[in-house]
Amino acid sequence: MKRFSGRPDFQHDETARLGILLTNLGTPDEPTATALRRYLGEFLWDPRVVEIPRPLWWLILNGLVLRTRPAKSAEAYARVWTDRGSPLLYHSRDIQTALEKKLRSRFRGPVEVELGMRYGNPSIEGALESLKERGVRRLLVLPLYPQYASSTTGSTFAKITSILSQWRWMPEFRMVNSYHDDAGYVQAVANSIREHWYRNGRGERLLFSFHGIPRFTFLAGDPYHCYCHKTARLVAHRLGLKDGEWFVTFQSRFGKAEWLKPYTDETLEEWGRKGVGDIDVVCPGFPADCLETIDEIGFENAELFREAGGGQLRYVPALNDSEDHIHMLQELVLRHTAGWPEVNKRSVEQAGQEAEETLARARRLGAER
Ligand SMILES: C=CC1=C(C)c2cc3[nH]c(cc4nc(cc5[nH]c(cc1n2)c(C)c5CCC(=O)O)C(CCC(=O)O)=C4C)c(C)c3C=C
Ligand SMILES: [Fe+2]
Ligand SMILES: [Fe+2]
Repeated sequence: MKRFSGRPDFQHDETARLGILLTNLGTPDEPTATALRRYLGEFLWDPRVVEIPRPLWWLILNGLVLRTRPAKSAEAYARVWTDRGSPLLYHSRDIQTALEKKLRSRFRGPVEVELGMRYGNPSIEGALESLKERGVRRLLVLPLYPQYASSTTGSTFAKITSILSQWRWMPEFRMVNSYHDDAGYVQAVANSIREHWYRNGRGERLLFSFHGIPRFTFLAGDPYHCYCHKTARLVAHRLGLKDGEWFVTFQSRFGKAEWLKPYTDETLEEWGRKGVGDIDVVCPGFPADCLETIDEIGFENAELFREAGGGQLRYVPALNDSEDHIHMLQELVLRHTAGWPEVNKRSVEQAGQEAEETLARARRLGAER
C-alpha cells in the first residue's frame, strides 16, 4: 500500500460520486509489429488467457509466438485501422460518451463513466485513479462482455481486485458478472438483426458466431459455452426463427489445442461447398466492432464462404453506440446500482419526460417494423 506522499488518498463524503467503469479487452496502440509485440506480450502472459504452466509458456511465448505473430497481426490491424484509431477503442469510447450523457440526465446525483482496457491503453489502473480523483466512492464495473468467461470477465475481476486491494480507502464495489440473458440485451440484438434484414434483405440462414475458448476450459466448468448458446437461443426465439434457420459457431481460435466447436470457418466452407446462398452473420459476444468482427468475419470469412461456392456473407454490425444498446446498458447499470444513494433520485418532471421518451421509442420501433 502507498505511504503518505503529501496528498491524502480520499475525498470527503459530501462530494462522493458514483463511478461506472466500462472495460473491454484492449487493442494495440498502433498497427505495427512493435506495438503488437507489447500488446500481445501482456495479453498472452495472463494466466487466465493461456493456462500453460509458466516456465514452459515463457519459452514458447518469447521464443516463438512473439517472434512471428506480431507482424502477421499488425497486417490484419492495418486493414481495419481508421483515422480514429482501432475500432475496438473508438467504439468503446463512443459507448462511454453516450452512456455517461444518458446516465447524467437520468440520475440527479453526479455520475462519472470511465473506460479501462484489460490490456494496453487506456489502462484500468489509470481509469480507476481518475475515478478516485473525481471523488468516486461507489463503483460499478461493467465489462463489455455479455457472456462471462474466465479469460475475459474473470481476468478483469482479478485485475481490478488486485489494484483495489492496494488502496487505503477502497470504494464500495460491485461488478456485472454476465448479461447474456438480459432481456434488454436480447431485444437490442434482435432489433439490430431485424434492422439489418430490413436494409439488406434476409439471407437463407442466420449464423451466430461467438469468439471461442479452449475446449478444456469448458470441460473444467467455464459457463461461457452455455451462455453463448443461451444468448443465441433467446435472440432466435425473439425473432421467431425455426430450427434450421439459425446456427451457433465459434471463431478466432488461438494455438494448437482444440477449441469450442463447431468452428465458424469450417462451417462456412462446408456451407459454401453445399451451395448455400446469401447468409447473415451476427456476433453478439462483441458489443463493439473490432478486428475479430470487421476483419475476421467481414473480410476473411466472407471470402472463404464465397470461394467455397457460397453466396454473400452479410455481417450484422455490433450494437456499438446505437440507441438500443445505450438504453440497455443504462437499465443494466440501474439494476446493478440499486439501493445506492446517488441513484434514482429522480424528480417528477424527469420521470414524466422519461415516460414520454419511452413512448416515442416504442412508436418509432413500431413504425420501423
Ligand atoms: C468476446 C470475448 C472474448 C473471448 C472469450 C476471448 C478469448 C481469447 N482470446 C484469445 C486470443 C486473442 N484474441 C484476440 C483478439 C480479440 N479477442 C477478443 C475477445 C475475446 N477473446 C476481442 C474483442 C479481440 C479484438 C481486439 C481488437 O483489438 O480489436 C487476439 C489478438 C488478435 C490476433 O493477434 O489475432 C488474440 C491473440 C485467447 C487465447 C482467448 C481465450 C483463452
Ligand atoms: Fe480473443
Ligand atoms: Fe482473429
